Amino acid sequence: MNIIQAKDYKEMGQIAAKKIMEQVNAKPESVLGLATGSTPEGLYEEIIQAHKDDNVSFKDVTTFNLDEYVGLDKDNHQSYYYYMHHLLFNHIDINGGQVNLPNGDALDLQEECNRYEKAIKQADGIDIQILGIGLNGHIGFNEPGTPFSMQTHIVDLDESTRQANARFFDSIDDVPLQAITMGIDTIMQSKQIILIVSGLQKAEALKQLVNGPVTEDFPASILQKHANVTIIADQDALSKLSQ
Ligand SMILES: O=P(O)(O)OC[C@H]1O[C@](O)(CO)[C@@H](O)[C@@H]1O
Repeated sequence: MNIIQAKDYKEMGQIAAKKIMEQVNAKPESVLGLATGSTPEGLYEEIIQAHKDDNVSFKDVTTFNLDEYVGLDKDNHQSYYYYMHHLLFNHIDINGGQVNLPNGDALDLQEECNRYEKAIKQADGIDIQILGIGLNGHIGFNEPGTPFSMQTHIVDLDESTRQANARFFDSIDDVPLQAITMGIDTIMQSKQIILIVSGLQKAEALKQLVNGPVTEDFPASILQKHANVTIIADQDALSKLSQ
């Protein structure tokens, strides 16, 4: 794994954005895998800035998001659909028809998982997948214990994940119990993966990802087996890794 040290959260976003721009400039019809949560917010600000300042165009880009809560409709401000449009898509020239998120409000959720997995394959796979990491080692919403062989599926969220994400909701009771997520197998088929990590509270998880055993008990550890992973982390997040 290639590890790039950023001095802080802002620089982490800048370095990641530069890699996305290089990809889109080299291949305008790139397929990007995108993540939500607090970590990529700075990256999305940098992308919007580059779109405005450097005229980087996303009109031929296709995107697939990692996950979506079950039961939240698109207008719900806590849905990842809303997050992505609010923080990125509404500010760049991407074609709305080429933006993909799982529909957590679908009547048949299993059918929706199958449809989503198929859509990724039909797009010829993901060129660069952006990932964050949960404190318990989850990537997407693949919680500890998820078989590495899983493709897009419905997941029961860990209580610790619901608590960690409760900050975005009025109360913990409003945090959905389930989500749809790309599986580990889906993520591992991405041609390139960029994992962004920031802050002291993620230092232990990053250490386990890099130095720990590859185990389904810590889903992110599978990244050790991917041929093209770049970790962009700030000094705080890297503080528990040996040189
Ligand atoms: O960036 P955050 O908010 O710490 O979240 C970490 C991870 O958790 C998730 O938000 C899911 O809980 C992922 O999408 C994200 O990568």
